Amino acid sequence: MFEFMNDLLRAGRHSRYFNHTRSYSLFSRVRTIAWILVVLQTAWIAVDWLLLPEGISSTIAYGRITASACCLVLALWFSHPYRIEASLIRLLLLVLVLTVFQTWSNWVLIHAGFESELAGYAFFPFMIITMLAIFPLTILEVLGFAAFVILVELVSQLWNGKFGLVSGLNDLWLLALLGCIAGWASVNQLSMLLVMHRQATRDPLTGLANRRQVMEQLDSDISESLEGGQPLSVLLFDLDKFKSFNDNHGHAAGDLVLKQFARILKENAKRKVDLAGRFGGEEFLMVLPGMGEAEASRVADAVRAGCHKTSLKVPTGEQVSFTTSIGIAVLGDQDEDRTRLLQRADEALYAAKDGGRDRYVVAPAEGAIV
Ligand SMILES: Nc1nc2c(ncn2[C@@H]2O[C@H](COP(=O)(O)OP(=O)(O)OP(=O)(O)O)[C@@H](O)[C@H]2O)c(=O)[nH]1
Repeated sequence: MFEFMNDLLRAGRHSRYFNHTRSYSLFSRVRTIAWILVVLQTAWIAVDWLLLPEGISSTIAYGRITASACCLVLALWFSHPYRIEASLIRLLLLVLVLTVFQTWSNWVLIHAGFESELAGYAFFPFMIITMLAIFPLTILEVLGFAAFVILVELVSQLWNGKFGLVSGLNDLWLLALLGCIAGWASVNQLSMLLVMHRQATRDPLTGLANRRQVMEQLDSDISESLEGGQPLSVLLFDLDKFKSFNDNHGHAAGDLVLKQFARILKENAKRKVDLAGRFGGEEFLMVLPGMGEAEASRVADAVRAGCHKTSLKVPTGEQVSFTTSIGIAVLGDQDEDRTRLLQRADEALYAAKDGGRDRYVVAPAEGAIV
């Protein structure tokens, strides 16, 4: 529960796979809003012409066209949809464009002797803060965006002498209230996204990534490693004599071992880029981007040592221990894909089983003669 609350508060602990999902959601919503604003901002020029004298309406029209052009750039920005930093920056730019336009148009109108309550202008800060409701944001992100909008309103009230008046205080109060409601909706979206993401990508017994996620992530890690010329290792684990373990101690004891083994894997998948997953049954996989044979072998040894140190009390009251065999394959040349890499890891795993179990074997490099 505490971990989940922490995940709602800040993004620091979010996995990069979840960041991809959230980033894409932010990215597509910013794009939709940006397109809507391109159309609305441009169309509102006609309303300005009806409501304002010609000199001011044409000045405002230039501002609207500039704001629409900025929104168009945001709508057409297609690069890095899966990078959470890029998506948050796009959202920040959208809020900035709208805030700058609002502050500037208010200034123009007030200097021309108009009240800011003019149709289509007074609602701007409220629209910006309410817009936050459609984005899945952490509590800290919501606070940051809402504080920015309220601060801009505060400064513009001080500037145009509205601060301290009942109407100014009302606006600030309403903004804060809408900020709380929109923020709540926004954090709720994040919470739903987290729950759905976990259900779709985690193995229910062990809490590790499930096979589907491991496969998807392995594909993208392989492409990144090949592009960047970086090594990548996969470790395939299989618990030893697990069938007879189940037969001797019962399925419930077997489940306890699987959970404990998952804990050991998590402890050893130390970096944020490392992925530990359940491949199926009593088979597990670890993906270690950036690691070559020597480092991957050290991780394999650490996992074996973790198993040796573990002694579990099972429902029958017995103390039990377990071991694992490991096949390691290091990504080869440009032609190697996920299937071939996993096949080599599997062959190495079989060699470890044949060699007596409780050991690791590194697959010969792709193309090597054995
Ligand atoms: N308790 C439990 N057992 C499982 C689960 N999934 C698979 N198994 C068991 O894992 C066992 C797999 O055994 P095998 O692959 O035949 O081989 P092994 O006995 O581990 O022998 P080696 O792999 O040769 O060391 C089977 O008995 C499955 O029933 C699970 O979720 N819980």
